[in-house]
Amino acid sequence: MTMNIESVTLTYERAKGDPVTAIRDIDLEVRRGEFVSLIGPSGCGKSTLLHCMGGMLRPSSGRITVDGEPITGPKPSRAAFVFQDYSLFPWRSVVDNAATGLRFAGVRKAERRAVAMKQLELVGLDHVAESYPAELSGGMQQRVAVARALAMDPQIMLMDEPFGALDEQSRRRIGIEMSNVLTEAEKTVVMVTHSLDEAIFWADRVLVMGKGPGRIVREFVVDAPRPRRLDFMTTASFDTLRAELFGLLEGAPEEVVAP
Ligand SMILES: Nc1ncnc2c1ncn2[C@@H]1O[C@H](COP(=O)(O)OP(=O)(O)OP(=O)(O)O)[C@@H](O)[C@H]1O
Repeated sequence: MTMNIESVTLTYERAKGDPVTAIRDIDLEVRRGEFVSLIGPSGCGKSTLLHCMGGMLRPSSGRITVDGEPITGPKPSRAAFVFQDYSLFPWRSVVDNAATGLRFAGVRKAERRAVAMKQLELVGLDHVAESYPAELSGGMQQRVAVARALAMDPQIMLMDEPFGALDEQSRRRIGIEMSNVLTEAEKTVVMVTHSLDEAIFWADRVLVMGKGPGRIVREFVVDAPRPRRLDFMTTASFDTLRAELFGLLEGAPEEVVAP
């Protein structure tokens, strides 16, 4: 699977006020099994780009293809989302929540439960399969959302600040666990995050977007095999990259000229 984003521009037309061009002329290729993180200042168009990749928004110009086939709308077997708010159904058990996508896809009950259970095992939550979301911590709920996305076996997973609602320690711990699960499952992932540590730790490539309107201004390769261990965060190469990203974001990325 290769996703190609070619000269994609998206302009929001507004009922009141001028149109807003959120992203302009984005070119990007995402290859099978790759983990790409997307960072940039608030409002630079990260979520917009992710929604275009998922087929939920249609580019105003340019095109997005998967293995040469244009994306014309959302398709669960192609792209699954994990958002910051867990978006679980409170009245459904954990296993039923994990099976939600399969249910909408028309998979029969016994089969979808079996698939969902397998994914819950992967994220370490099979022991709470019959519990309800309210009985779980925020971190556990977000792991259910990851299991639900994995259950669809999508070609690409699109994650928007998936652990942004968690406290720092849980976010790091669960983030590391989940990045390892996704690596073992050989998933192709694009993740938007505001955490530089997360952006580097998870990814093969970190893309930095700048504003005015949103473009990709820099790309960094994280040259370390995955899955990674926590102590990767204490290495000199991690530090150097982090400092560079920090400088770029705390400067004015909109003024950075694309190479
Ligand atoms: N539905 C919409 N209608 C009009 N403008 C929109 C809409 N959604 C987003 N925008 C505008 O498009 C730009 C990009 O928004 P987007 O949410 O993609 O940025 P972001 O980088 O994900 O931001 P954040 O990091 O704060 O979540 C912003 O200027 C925003 O105000």
